[in-house]
Amino acid sequence: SNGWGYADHNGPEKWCDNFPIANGPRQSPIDIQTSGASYDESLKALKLQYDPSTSLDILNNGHSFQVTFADDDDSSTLTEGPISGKYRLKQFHFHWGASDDKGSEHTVDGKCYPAELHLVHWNTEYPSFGEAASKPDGLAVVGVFLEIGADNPNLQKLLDAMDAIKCKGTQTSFTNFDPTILLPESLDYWTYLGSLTTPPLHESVTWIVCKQSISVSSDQMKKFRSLLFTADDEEACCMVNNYRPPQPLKGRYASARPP
Ligand SMILES: CCN[C@H]1CN(CCOC)S(=O)(=O)c2sc(S(N)(=O)=O)cc21
Ligand SMILES: [Zn+2]
Repeated sequence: SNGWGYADHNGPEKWCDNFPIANGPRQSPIDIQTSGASYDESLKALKLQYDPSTSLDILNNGHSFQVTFADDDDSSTLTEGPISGKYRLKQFHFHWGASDDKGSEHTVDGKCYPAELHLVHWNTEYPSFGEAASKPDGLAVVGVFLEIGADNPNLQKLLDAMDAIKCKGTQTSFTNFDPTILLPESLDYWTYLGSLTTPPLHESVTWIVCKQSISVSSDQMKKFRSLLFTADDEEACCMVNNYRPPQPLKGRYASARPP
């Protein structure tokens, strides 16, 4: 069928056919080898300032579900951390597995998590998100691992909205949501230069992966897996395993702020 996905016929091993950058020098995700990570004195603490009034809607785009934000001013921004300048929040989305033993994109010393949250920001040095998305310093994505534990009440609004976006191409209003509640208490992070983890796989992302995870219960993960990759007029296919596996480091390593 047309278009990329996560099945055998159109999944990560096939993306290079239409997106040759898939075999490029700074592809994501990667396995973060904590022993190889280096301390970088120049790294600052992350500064995330989000305004809940910028959240607009929640969408099933056939690859994941995402919450999209108004980005016509500097209301919701990422500054400091490993980046220079100011980046605006555009959207956040998740990747997850068919079972609790897989689902994250980044891994830590080979450990997978059941899911991974990505908060996507674009460099206001460029006139628009679309312009920034393909520039080497165009995007900054904050990644947060989800770990199986207690029910996470901060996910509840997202889970409740899923009934309205079951099929590809459906969306519903999702206002007054503050993504800050999805962040772990510590914003210590690893950082490295990488790419989008889905086509078009632009090598435009400064990755900022939080060391601390947030919790999600097994029951809550089942709700993620009730979404569909498919539209309502297609044969239903559960939205699971929408993750790209770790890519070759090609001489890269992650950095972290000294303790
Ligand atoms: C399903 C399509 N996903 C991508 C859509 N966009 C890129 C193209 O836009 C012009 S994007 O910048 O919103 C991102 S960030 C992102 S990840 N997993 O690396 O955080 C994937 C995508
Ligand atoms: Zn992602």
